Amino acid sequence: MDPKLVLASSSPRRRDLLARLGVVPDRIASPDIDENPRKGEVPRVYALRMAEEKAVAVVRHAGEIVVAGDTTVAVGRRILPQAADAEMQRGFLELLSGRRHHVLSAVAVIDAEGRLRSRICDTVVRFKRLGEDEIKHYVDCGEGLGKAGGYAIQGRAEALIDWMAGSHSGVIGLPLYETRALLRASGYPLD
Ligand SMILES: Cc1cn([C@H]2C[C@H](O)[C@@H](COP(=O)(O)OP(=O)(O)OP(=O)(O)O)O2)c(=O)[nH]c1=O
Repeated sequence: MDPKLVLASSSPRRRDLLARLGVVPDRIASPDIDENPRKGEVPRVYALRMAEEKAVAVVRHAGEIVVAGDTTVAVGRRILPQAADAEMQRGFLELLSGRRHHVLSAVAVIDAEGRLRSRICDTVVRFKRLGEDEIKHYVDCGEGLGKAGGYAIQGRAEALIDWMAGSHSGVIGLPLYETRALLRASGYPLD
C-alpha cells in the first residue's frame, strides 16, 4: 500500500506548492515549535533546523511520510522574521530596497522508517530601489503580512523584483526540485 503523506505546515502556500507536484497530502498537521533563532545562528543553519524540527514535531503514524518546510529571509546574517504588522513590513522593505538578499528555503522529509532527510535551497533576490510611494502602496495592499521578510513574490512583490537567481517556488515556501527529490528518496511514489 502506498505510504500516507503528512504535510507538517499551517501554510496554505505549501499545500498549493505540493499540488504542483501532483501531490495531495493525506493529512495536514500544524507544527508547534520555538521559532526563535539561537544566539549567533546563521540563516541557513536556522532554516534547516526549523524544517527538521517541524517535521519531527508532528505525530507520525506507522507507514506515514512527513514533509515540512521553512523559508527564511536573510540580509547578511540578519534573519527577517514574518512581518507582524505594517510598521515591521515597512522597515523590512526599506532594508531590502535596492539590494540583494538571500531566501533560504529548507525542506525536511521523514520516511516511513523514521529516517530524516533534508535539503536547503538558497535563492538570491534583489528588489529595485523602492520609492516611499512604492513601499506605502505595497504595505497598504497587505499581502506581505505574515510572510517572511514582509513580501510575497507570488503576489505584487514580483513586479518590484528586478533580479533573482535560484528557485521561485523556494522563495514562496517549498523548493519543488528539492522536495520532489526528497519525496522520491523517501519512498513516496512520485513520477
Ligand atoms: C519570502 C516569502 C515568504 N512567504 C511565506 C511562506 C511561509 O508561509 C512564510 C514563511 O514562514 P515559515 O515559518 O516558513 O512558514 P509558516 O509559519 O507560514 O508555516 P509553517 O511554519 O506552519 O510551515 O512566508 C511567501 O508566501 N512568499 C514569499 O515570497
